[in-house]
Amino acid sequence: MLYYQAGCHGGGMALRLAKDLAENNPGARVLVVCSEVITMALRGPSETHVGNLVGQAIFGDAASAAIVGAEISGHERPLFEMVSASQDILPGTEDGVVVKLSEEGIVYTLHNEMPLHIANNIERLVKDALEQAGVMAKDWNEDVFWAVHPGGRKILDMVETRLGLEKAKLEAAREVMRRHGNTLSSCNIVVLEEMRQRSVERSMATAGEGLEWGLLFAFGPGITVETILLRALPIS
Ligand SMILES: CC(C)(COP(=O)(O)OP(=O)(O)OC[C@H]1O[C@@H](n2cnc3c(N)ncnc32)[C@H](O)[C@@H]1OP(=O)(O)O)[C@@H](O)C(=O)NCCC(=O)NCCSC(=O)CC(=O)O
Repeated sequence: MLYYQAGCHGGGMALRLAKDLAENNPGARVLVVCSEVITMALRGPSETHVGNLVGQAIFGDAASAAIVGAEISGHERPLFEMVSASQDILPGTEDGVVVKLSEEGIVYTLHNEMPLHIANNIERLVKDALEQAGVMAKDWNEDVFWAVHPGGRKILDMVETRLGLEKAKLEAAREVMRRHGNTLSSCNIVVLEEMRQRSVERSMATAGEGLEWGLLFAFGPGITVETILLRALPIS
């Protein structure tokens, strides 16, 4: 299956669809590949289109991949279980992020209130995901790991503030942002890999910074939010 021009939430969407495919086809292994090349969005700066300039400043190229299956067999050592996955379109945010293909290439229009829209909804999305799965996570610092889409520094700052997270909780996402920028759909898997590496280096019990429960968020045009509740399995 090929999905293109899905936007930055494409990584979360691809993982959600892979979960559906794997669960409905016993024994299947689904290779998820997210690849982004932003050359088509590059153009000269325009005073009347600051949002496009912001996109050119923060977006970057990357490809990432993950294998998704529904049950463990033989020598496989899965890192994360996707317990639930959902997509939300935030009401009243149609112009938050607009991506259009035109004769001059792909034109991004990022509204400067994009981070605020995310911040205004993030707490509700977290509570919905945890409560629907019956996960008792009282302390979002102590009990949950966070694989948040590094959409931009302001998005991470506002998510951190609204959820009352300590600085270290979004460090994997910030490191990916520092190193590669916002690599659209590919960055969710890159953040999970960064988190896995950090967890292994620190001899933690799971790839989710030693914790069991985690949340993955991907933000894209719409504004669309993909939310995946993760369970990190013990690193054997
Ligand atoms: C780009 C930034 C790192 C810059 O941070 P700074 O702290 O340096 O500066 P700042 O936020 O105060 O902004 C400086 C000035 O630029 C203006 N400004 C900022 N973003 C703007 C935008 N999108 N459109 C128009 N103006 C904008 C501010 O209002 C301010 O104006 P003044 O000086 O007049 O007050 C941050 O604003 C940021 O992270 N923004 C979020 C980027 C974003 O939208 N990411 C989502 C990508 S889309 C995505 O992930 C999904 C997808 O594409 O599918």
